[in-house]
Amino acid sequence: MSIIKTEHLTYTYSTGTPFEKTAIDDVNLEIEEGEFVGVIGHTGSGKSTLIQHFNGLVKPTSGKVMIDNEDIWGEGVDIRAVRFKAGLVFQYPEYQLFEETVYKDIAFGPKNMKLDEEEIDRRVREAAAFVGLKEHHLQKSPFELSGGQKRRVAIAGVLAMRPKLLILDEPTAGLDPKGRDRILGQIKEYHEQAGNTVLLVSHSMEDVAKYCGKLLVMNQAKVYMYDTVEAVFAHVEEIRGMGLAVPQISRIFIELARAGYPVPSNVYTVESAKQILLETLRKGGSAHA
Ligand SMILES: Nc1ncnc2c1ncn2[C@@H]1O[C@H](COP(=O)(O)OP(=O)(O)OP(=O)(O)O)[C@@H](O)[C@H]1O
Repeated sequence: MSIIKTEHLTYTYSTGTPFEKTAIDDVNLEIEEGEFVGVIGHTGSGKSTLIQHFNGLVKPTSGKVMIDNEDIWGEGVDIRAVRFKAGLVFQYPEYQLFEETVYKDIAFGPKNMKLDEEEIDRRVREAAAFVGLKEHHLQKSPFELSGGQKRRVAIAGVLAMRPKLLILDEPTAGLDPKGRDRILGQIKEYHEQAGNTVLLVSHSMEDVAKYCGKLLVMNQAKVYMYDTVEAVFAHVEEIRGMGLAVPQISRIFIELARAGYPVPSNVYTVESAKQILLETLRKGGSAHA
């Protein structure tokens, strides 16, 4: 069953000048429930504009957006209910944090869902613990926290609504590799635990290769490709032509496989490359023994 479907989706920013910018151009897309999708593309290709359509933050200039088989701009649809179902974590957590305490910030969504106090409290504590925030963080001002912690609060605020569709716009920008892995690991866990759909906009090909099952490639306001990581990376030259780089480790294995060496072409991380090389060497060793 599809969780996201678009039909001829087009969005044009009117810039207040005679020049208009078509950021999304006639996009027809279908994403199945339960996928973990990486959204990639060069700067300005339309990634943020596209995903902002999926929780109704942006209204199409023309075309349709269906979430969970419902035309979200159809007559009688409550767009707030769509936003509870499709939670969006903004690129800059500051845009999402405005309450005086971390607790209140995380509680904001569940409160709007009109849940009772007990349920709100349960969800706040659960979401905070899930992203690794400690009890003592809850009464702090979100603005006293570090960049990584602010991101955790922003993510917890969305998770507390338990969205079927979790959309994250570069949630790890500016974090060190350890911080990035921690946050992405938690997102992966949310996806696996609940079987929810996750859309992750990222500039890091390493991250999307490591965490996502499918990739949606945006290029000049259009969806250029939507397929498995392996199928997308097989177009290594085209990808490079779009200013995106297939991770080096994957390129080495793709080229070796193409040259006829008995290695898999779907190797995305240094750890798995290491495992494969060790296994190959071990086998080679025993063959000579
Ligand atoms: N508020 C706006 N007004 C006018 N044009 C805009 C606005 N926001 C984005 N654009 C333009 O729309 C196009 C798509 O922008 P968008 O931010 O969706 O791309 P992106 O792929 O997310 O880029 P990035 O990787 O830099 O975040 C770009 O050309 C951008 O300049």
